[in-house]
Amino acid sequence: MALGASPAVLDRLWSVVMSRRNADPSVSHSARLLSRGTAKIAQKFGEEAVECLIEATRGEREALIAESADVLYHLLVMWVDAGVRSEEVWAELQRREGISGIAEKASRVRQLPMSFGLRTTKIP
Ligand SMILES: N=c1c2ncn([C@@H]3O[C@H](COP(=O)(O)OP(=O)(O)OP(=O)(O)O)[C@@H](O)[C@H]3O)c2ncn1[C@@H]1O[C@H](COP(=O)(O)O)[C@@H](O)[C@H]1O
Repeated sequence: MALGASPAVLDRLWSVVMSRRNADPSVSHSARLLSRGTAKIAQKFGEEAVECLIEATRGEREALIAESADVLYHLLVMWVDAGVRSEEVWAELQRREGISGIAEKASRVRQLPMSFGLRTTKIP
């Protein structure tokens, strides 16, 4: 692993992918992917996510690291396609800091359709 590597690489990568929006698809993989549209971008993200979970379940640590990088790259392409800035996701993660996932889930409620009399109830 490169010494000094930090998550700041994600912001740099997001900026690079942003800069590729109007680049030549024959020289930039990001430009090629972005030119193929949202459905293809989402499909590629899904494929990479599945490859990642396969390596996780196989216990292949090095392959999991490589596949995780693929997932993050394709996630960033999906954000750029959707007009989402990386800092907006960091802000959402920061907002959740210190909120227990268990407590958040317990407080979650779901609105049922009209046929259920508009009751607000928690789905188990
Ligand atoms: N991190 C990545 C990265 N990870 C994976 N990939 C590419 O993603 C592609 C995945 O290959 P696949 O065969 O699965 O996908 P595909 O070629 O679309 O094939 P199909 O599914 O359509 O058949 C490969 O070409 C990988 O090289 C990446 N391409 C680029 N980056 C980063 O993005 C930056 C900008 O890249 P360009 O946009 O190519 O300049 C680079 O400097 C890197 O930092």
